[in-house]
Amino acid sequence: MNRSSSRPLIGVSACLKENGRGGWHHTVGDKYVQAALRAAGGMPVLIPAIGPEFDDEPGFVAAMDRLLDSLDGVLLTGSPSNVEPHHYGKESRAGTEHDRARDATTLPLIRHAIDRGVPLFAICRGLQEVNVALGGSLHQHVHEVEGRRDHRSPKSPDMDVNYAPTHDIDVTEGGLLHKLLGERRVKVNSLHAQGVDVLAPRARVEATCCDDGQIEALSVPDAPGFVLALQWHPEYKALSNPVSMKLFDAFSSACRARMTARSAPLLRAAE
Ligand SMILES: N[C@@H](CCC(=O)NCCCC(=O)O)C(=O)O
Repeated sequence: MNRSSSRPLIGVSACLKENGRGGWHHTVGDKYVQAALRAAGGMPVLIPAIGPEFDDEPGFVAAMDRLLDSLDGVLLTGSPSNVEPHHYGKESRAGTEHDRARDATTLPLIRHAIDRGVPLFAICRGLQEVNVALGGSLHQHVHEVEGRRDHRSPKSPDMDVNYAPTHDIDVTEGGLLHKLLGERRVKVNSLHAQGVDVLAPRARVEATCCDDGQIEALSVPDAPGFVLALQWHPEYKALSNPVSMKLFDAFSSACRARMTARSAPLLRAAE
């Protein structure tokens, strides 16, 4: 993969988390930053969870569009928190972890990024956000759904255990993921309690879990730019995982193409 000296700017979605002492932090797992930096060859730019700060919708939309016009790609991260179910007409159980600020940021960001052709690579919670943002819904407890396996990870202190390949996926023949991977069967890790229930109308299934048919990847065929959403975690030790690197290389190429297109007018003006 050619990694020219210039790095595309890749927005990385942050969560808003309470720090246990009454303070709040905008947080991103380092493995996502490292993946944007090393696997995608970009320059990560954290996108804070600021949606609720913008009372007026037009103000937020204008600010968000300025942000998207300055980015070459967006990486939607995973999180232990869950999309608030009122976004898809449901209610959640008491004690379910949510992140209202992240939802208020990523759900409109996804719609605008897709419509503006900004390359979008979504991971775990990120896939769930794409499906909800485009009108789909989620199972909130996949392991309680008839015929579904438990997709949650062991709660080991060893990250290699929690992110170990867990189940095979059946890659949709002829789809984007099949084109990128060149294979129909891959084993992936699994760290999620929630998952796609009703698929968003614009989305296409790119892979399902071989054990139970749970959707594991989706794309948006009518999007003008690259859009790929995965339920598993390709960012975990991505550099040593050939499957992950095929996906990050594709995302990187899409970001690099946008970077070139964005800089072309400036280069012409400088001639
Ligand atoms: N909370 C949702 C999404 C799960 C998810 O993103 N897991 C990853 C958490 C840790 C990490 O960022 O790797 C669900 O449970 O389905």
